[in-house]
Amino acid sequence: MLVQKVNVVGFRNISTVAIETDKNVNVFFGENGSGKTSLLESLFFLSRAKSFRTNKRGGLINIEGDYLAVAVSLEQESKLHKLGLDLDKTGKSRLKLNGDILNRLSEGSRLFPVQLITPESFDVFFGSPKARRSFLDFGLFHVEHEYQNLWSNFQKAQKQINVLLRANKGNTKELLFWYRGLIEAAKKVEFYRQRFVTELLQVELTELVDTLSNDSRTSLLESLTLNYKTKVFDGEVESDNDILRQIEKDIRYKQVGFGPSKADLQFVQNGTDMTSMLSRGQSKMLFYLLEVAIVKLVKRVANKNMLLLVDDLPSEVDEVTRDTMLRLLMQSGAQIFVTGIERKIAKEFMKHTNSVNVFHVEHGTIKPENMEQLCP
Ligand SMILES: Nc1ncnc2c1ncn2[C@@H]1O[C@H](COP(=O)(O)OP(=O)(O)OP(=O)(O)O)[C@@H](O)[C@H]1O
Repeated sequence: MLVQKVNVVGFRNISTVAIETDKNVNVFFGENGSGKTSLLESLFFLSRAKSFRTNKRGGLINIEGDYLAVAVSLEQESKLHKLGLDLDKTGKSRLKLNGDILNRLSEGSRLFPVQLITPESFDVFFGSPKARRSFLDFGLFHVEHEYQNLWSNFQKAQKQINVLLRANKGNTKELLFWYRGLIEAAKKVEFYRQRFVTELLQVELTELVDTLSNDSRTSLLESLTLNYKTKVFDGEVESDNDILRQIEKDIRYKQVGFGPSKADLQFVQNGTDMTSMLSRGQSKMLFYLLEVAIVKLVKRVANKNMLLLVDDLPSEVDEVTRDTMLRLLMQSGAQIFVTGIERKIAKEFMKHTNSVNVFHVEHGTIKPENMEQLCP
């Protein structure tokens, strides 16, 4: 089990919520604007210290209140914890674990890994590579202890250089020094990402695809290969000339032109990038497969439980595809919080498990439903 209790105060239209949750599936249903997404957003905020809907954190605080607070009682690595995060109108935020204040807001994520699926998630295949890189980095952050440090070393070096390039400052000797550090840092990040894709994610994904029934809807996903494509530094690190050539190029474009920030995750079948061939339904299925693969491998490699937030199960997919998606969610082993307009989605999950809690969301309040209400 991951989350046992959830308490939310003053988050968007939610004034006060205190609920006990099921270890498997928790269904939150209610009409448009009732507060379903806000509940999921509050849990995402606790895990990542940011929202998935806005960069303006102040807008998360209830319009009539001065602060918000989100807390969960959760089990992770066989221990019980109480994790909470608050935010006040001045922008001050505190993350607390078992009563102690933690220095870094990102520490919540390590103990409370949360992944999110929304109707917009599927754009990850069609939008900029940044979202695909973040997807990889989320997995790496949880399975490779040293990755976060390597990644922030790389980012620091790149930021420093980009400032110099943009301002057209920095003499050659200074830039050479920074570039040497950057190339080393980039190599390490690339090594971890490459290994994560080929040795972990690919294996998990292939296993999942093999469990799908052989049918025309999923044939495009058969023999799917993940390809981590990156722009490596093209030369010898030992050679000043090679680095200087790169610097000259980067000065023209005013930014570092190689390394992990230029990388992408590609989906290849028979040597061809298949993303442009995916139908909407197929892209939804592929996204579910990737999410479930990440959940499974974080459990297998790091022995961590994850919470999957599913905002609106995909509509506009046929019955078989929707059922396959539900099956995949159950197969993930994650705890699931799912929203929908009607209570009938609870029944869809009950075909796969008896372990379902149902909550009615109305004007920012959340009340558990009992069996009689669910099956009159
Ligand atoms: N800071 C805030 N203070 C008070 N209410 C807010 C705040 N921010 C948003 N709201 C309101 O909260 C309500 C809940 O929105 P939310 O997106 O959670 O609804 P939902 O149940 O997911 O709806 P839908 O089914 O349409 O996606 C909306 O009516 C919105 O206008």
